[in-house]
Amino acid sequence: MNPLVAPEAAARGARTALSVNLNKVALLRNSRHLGIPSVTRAATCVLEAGAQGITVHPRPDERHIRAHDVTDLAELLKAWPQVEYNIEGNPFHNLMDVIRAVRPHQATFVPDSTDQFTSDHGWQLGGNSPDDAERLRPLIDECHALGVRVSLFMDPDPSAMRAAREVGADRVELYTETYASAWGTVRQAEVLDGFVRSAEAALAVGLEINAGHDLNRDNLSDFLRAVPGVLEVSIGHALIADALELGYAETIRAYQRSIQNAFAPARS
Ligand SMILES: CC(=O)[C@@H](O)[C@H](O)COP(=O)(O)O
Ligand SMILES: NCC(=O)COP(=O)(O)O
Repeated sequence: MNPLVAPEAAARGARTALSVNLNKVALLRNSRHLGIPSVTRAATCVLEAGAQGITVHPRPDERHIRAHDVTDLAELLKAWPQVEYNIEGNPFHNLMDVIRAVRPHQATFVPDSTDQFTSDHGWQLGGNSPDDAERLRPLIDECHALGVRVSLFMDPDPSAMRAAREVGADRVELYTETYASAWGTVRQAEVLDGFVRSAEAALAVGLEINAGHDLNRDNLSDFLRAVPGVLEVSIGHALIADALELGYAETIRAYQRSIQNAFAPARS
């Protein structure tokens, strides 16, 4: 039973929580100095609509989420005790200071470089970079001491799951870009099978499972139907793009009303 999934939804078979990544709302906001669209208002809207979590990935260059967004959201979420706050980033760069200050429910460690365009790979804990495991271990311990669950962003490689568990992670977030780009092609079944086997390997060593990156409303159902045990998906780019498109008609009606109001007879 996933505690983030409401009993009514669970009764209908839902097992996976939706955490909305608000990076792209901040990206648009940052292109002017007007404070719109508001990240906290976006959070309120998605939570009122039924999302079970909020995700942000504050990058060191603050191209989208800024330090004040992280604390503003933490303040807002005090009024939503059942909602999970997930903060993603590289613990060797800026993430740990954020985690110490905010103590979210979940920290997702992502091995991005400081100027990364977007996340494009998971942790390599053995092989070429054994020291990442040694450097991660005390930071994971520190998160646990702060009461913060740790999820490691991982490629869908079944053989890597044991190392993620041994370094102390509670969860893995399976990096789904390869699935998203294979979805609807002849490669879909083969790529999806790698995720199924990775999830099985993760469950077998006692890890819980999240998933994210380039998931969308077309590719999501096939993924969740096939991959066992996914407790949470974090979705940003496609979801915010959909929110824009699904909102155009209502918005145009509102603007047309404003134009009509300008030419309406004045009230006496
Ligand atoms: C780990 C991951 O996949 C997301 O956090 C994603 O990278 C969001 O970051 P951007 O919104 O900067 O692309
Ligand atoms: N962890 C993945 C995430 O938060 C959102 O990724 P995307 O949907 O913006 O690709």
